Amino acid sequence: MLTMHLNIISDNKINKINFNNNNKINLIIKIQQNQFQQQNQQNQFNQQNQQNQFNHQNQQNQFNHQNQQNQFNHQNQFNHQNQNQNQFNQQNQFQFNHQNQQNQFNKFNPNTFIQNPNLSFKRKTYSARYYELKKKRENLPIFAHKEEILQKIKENKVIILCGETGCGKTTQVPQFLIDGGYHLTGKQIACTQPRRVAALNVANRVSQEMDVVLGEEVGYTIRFEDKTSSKTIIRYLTDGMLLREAMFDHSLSKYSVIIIDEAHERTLSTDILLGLLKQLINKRQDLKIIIMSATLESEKFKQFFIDPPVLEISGRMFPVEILYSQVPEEDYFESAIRTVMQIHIYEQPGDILLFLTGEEEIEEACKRIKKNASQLQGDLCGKLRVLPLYSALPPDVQQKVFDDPPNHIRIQHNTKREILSHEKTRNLGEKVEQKEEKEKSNEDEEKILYSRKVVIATNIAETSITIDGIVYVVDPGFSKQKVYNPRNRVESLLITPISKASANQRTGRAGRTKPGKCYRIYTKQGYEELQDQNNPEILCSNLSSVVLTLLKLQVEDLVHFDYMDPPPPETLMRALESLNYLGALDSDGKLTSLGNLMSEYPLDPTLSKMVIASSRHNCAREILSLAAMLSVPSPFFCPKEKTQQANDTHFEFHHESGDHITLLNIFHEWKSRNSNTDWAYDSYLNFRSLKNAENIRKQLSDIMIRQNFKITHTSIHHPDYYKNIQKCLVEGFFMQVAHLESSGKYMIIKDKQPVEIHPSSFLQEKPNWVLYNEFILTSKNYIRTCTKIEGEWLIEIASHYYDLSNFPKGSVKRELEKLYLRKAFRNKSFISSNQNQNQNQNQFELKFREKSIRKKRFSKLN
Ligand SMILES: Nc1ncnc2c1ncn2[C@@H]1O[C@H](COP(=O)(O)OP(=O)(O)OP(=O)(O)O)[C@@H](O)[C@H]1O
Repeated sequence: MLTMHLNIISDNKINKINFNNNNKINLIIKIQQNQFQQQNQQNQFNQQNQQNQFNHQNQQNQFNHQNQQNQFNHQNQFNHQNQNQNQFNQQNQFQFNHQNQQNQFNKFNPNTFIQNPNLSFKRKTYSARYYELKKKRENLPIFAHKEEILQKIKENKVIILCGETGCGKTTQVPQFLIDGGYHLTGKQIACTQPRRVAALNVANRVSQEMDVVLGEEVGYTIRFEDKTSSKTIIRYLTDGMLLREAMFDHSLSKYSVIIIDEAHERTLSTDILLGLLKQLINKRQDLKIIIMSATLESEKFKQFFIDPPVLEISGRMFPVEILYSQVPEEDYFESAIRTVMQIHIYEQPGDILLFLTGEEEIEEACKRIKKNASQLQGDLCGKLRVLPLYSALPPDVQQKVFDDPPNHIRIQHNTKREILSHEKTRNLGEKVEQKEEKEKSNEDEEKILYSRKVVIATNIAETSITIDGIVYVVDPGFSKQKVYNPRNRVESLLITPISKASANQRTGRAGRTKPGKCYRIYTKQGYEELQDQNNPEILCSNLSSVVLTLLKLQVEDLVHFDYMDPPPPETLMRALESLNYLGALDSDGKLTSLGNLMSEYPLDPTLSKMVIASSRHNCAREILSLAAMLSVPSPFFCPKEKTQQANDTHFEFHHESGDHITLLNIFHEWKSRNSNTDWAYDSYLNFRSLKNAENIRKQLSDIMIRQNFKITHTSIHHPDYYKNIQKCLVEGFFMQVAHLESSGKYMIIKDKQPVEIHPSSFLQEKPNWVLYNEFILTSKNYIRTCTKIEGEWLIEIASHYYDLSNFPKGSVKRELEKLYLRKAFRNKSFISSNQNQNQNQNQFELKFREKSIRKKRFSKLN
């Protein structure tokens, strides 16, 4: 058992943390005093957030009851912010004047780059679409600043670019850099995005603007998908992928310019990249860095990068009117649905984007809106296409939100088009009556019915993306945010109010291709009370993967790494401790050979440890499939109208040990059907998830083979076939195990947290020991994707973690004592000998691999 001591010597601002694992581990880290203070703040923050969540949930439950009764009777009153329009006009006026002056001084010709053959990316002929898009590009506010941007980047290693949402930063700046010749040295321009959907969407748009095939000159790289080629000069990629590239090429030598877009999001990967890039610009004289966002805390970034120039670009493409609720809404979900329906019935043409917090809320909203719309359709308004957008959806389903909107106008004769203003709006029921009355009195005139799409998204649609046709944004002001409790290692997502930066990004999804309106389902005062910026993810995440990445990047002094916001020491220590238990770090906190191998997998350390161990457990074939299945969105697909049929079909794949082998059964069945799409469809399985898993499996198996691990397997008829797989799961997940108490409830081992098995589990019984993949904190604590294991395997595989000398007292300890005794009796050996087993096992892993390398060499020689 690891113990730790934290000594604070405030005078010289040096702290010491000693990890002590029976004298084996002695890791000393110096940390600064302010980090310790920050930890306390963080703990407070976590506690507060948890508290808020429970309050919120309780309120939510109450409101759900109330609102079900009052649906459509409740009034949505919006406070028209017409002054916004005026402000916009003034601002725009100012901007245009500014632009004109700029143009005069610079004598800027937007076609310069086309005329300069050396610096241009030029084709012989361009399509009509190219010219159409070129016109649009030239009208973007950023276009007038092209020369200025190129000049500033020429003169400086780092620049910060702040410009209104939609002004053209993401799509245009990389193209400006091509015109500036930054690709001519054979290097590429990288533009990072916090989200996959944005990287893909923007790359697609820019390839159209440059009139090239996506994946050739312009491409994208997201986890497990690389759509680039040797021709690529502009690469959009997730920040996580750039970080992975840095692991293998520390100086990111293939890039001449690296753009960190949407830097305000402060994702974990962005923060680490910022620290790395700050080091890198001193090593690489030719490297340029651009930090971009519409809603950036520029002062903080300025200080971090030691005073780079900040370019501010005002003006967005089209105005967006912001409307606030006049009184605080009791239930944002109900209000959001009501607002969408009101827009559909009463507003001018244009599609709607509604932000909700997660998959469940979104699916529920889709169902409700579809139902409401079906009751209205026909005589009141046109068709409404409802589309969900959240990260667990397969990419092709996500892409549907970008499809052209449905035919917008359907004209129905004998009735008159009617649009009521918001001032007249009291409640939907009243409006419908009013409208029907007017329709009757105008029977001879024609009525125009507007069809539209409504996209219901999480905050994955908040930044970077442009969904053509979106005119109305509905923002209830909440999102799910990560919270990490290092004490019990639980990372959870809590529904919390968004920041002002997020609210402004959401507003900015309208006004991109036409003027728009943003309905904020909170008061103006509510907006003022929001915190300015998002919490940096590094302060509220499990850092195991990051620590592994940093060590692989040869950043050994994790504490003194140049973080924009240093992570809480307790979180850092927990990450080090977990990695040490997994065998990835030695007692000095250095990367072991095993850790080095683990870091090469684009997986969480628990999964990579499991994959590596699979070779020794004779189940690599199966574990590769399983790791792939655990890396994709759930394959289960349950159409609302056929839930029972779908559940029955899914049950046919179930295995009595639980969810992991059930997933494996599905994958095997899919492969035995030659990856048949119809079969997946008929089995209510998500074809895309399975296809992605296939692709991911191939990539993981390539890494395993490259690392000289044998892709072992056991015959399905062998009695140990399932046992091997279950034991191998324990290799990675031994810290994620729950025990069945005599009370009939499960308790997480060591942390003593009561949990329940998620209702979606295929486990039919209540085994004594359950290993889980995920901990979900909602109104209850759930563990999801669970498998039955034997207690003996825990002490056999992870005796270093289940070391009783440091184990908390209780029923688990008593059970484990019995198991150790039984084992000692069987082996006629002492318990203490097990304590070295973990290290022996890691040694064994490496010897196993070396043996395999030697064998290969030997066979080559022969
Ligand atoms: N897929 C698309 N379809 C239609 N127009 C698009 C598309 N992508 C971009 N545009 C147009 O290009 C403009 C600039 O988009 P871009 O993403 O470069 O802006 P941005 O300044 O990076 O915005 P944000 O800060 O929101 O990321 C948009 O306002 C829109 O007019």
